[in-house]
Amino acid sequence: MRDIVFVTGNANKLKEVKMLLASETLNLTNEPLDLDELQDTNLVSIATDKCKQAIKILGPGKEVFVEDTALTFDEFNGLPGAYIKWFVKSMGLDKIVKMLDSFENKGAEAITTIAYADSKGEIHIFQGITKGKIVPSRGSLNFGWDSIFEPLDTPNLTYAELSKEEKNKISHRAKAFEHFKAYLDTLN
Ligand SMILES: O=c1[nH]c(=O)c2ncn([C@@H]3O[C@H](COP(=O)(O)OP(=O)(O)OP(=O)(O)O)[C@@H](O)[C@H]3O)c2[nH]1
Ligand SMILES: [Mg+2]
Repeated sequence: MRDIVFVTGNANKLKEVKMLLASETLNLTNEPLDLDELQDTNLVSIATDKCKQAIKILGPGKEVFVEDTALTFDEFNGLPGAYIKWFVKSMGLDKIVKMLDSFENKGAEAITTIAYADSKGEIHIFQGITKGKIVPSRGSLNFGWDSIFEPLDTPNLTYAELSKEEKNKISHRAKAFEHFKAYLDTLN
């Protein structure tokens, strides 16, 4: 049995990760620390830095991972990226959709970057990307920007209109966790 700590203060994220990583050989626990996030468009740097902070707080020798999720607009060259959290909090979804009004290309990418520290403190990175487009909000408003992101894999349905199981088949997070799981399997 592998003990592994997921550091996040985001309850929705935790719920998805618990489903994605469910395994009889993993004992997943959560530490709801609110870690600082680097001001950067480099998603690997942000996740790596978050993971290092987590190890510092939790102490060495533990297997720890964090994830950072970004939403990038094709027309904005990597932005809002990791700053999407503050855009959602400050402006709200409708104004975020309006930011793309003058552009024909509504393309966007949802990207999850996982930084996992093994018991020696070595950091490993796993990433998942789902392409889609930004649309006027549809579906439940439970989770961040789910209702304005329509993945290319499910035309006419936003993330928020999919069941958790359906989202977990195609999501940025699911893809990142597939890579992470495959890596953990090689260790067993
Ligand atoms: O609609 C969504 N569908 C998703 O699948 C999703 N994943 C993350 N988010 C939101 O995007 C921002 C990322 O910031 P983020 O990765 O730093 O998260 P966070 O600060 O909430 O938690 P954490 O840093 O403690 O893990 C935060 O506003 C999250 O709520 C999502 N919204
Ligand atoms: Mg965060």
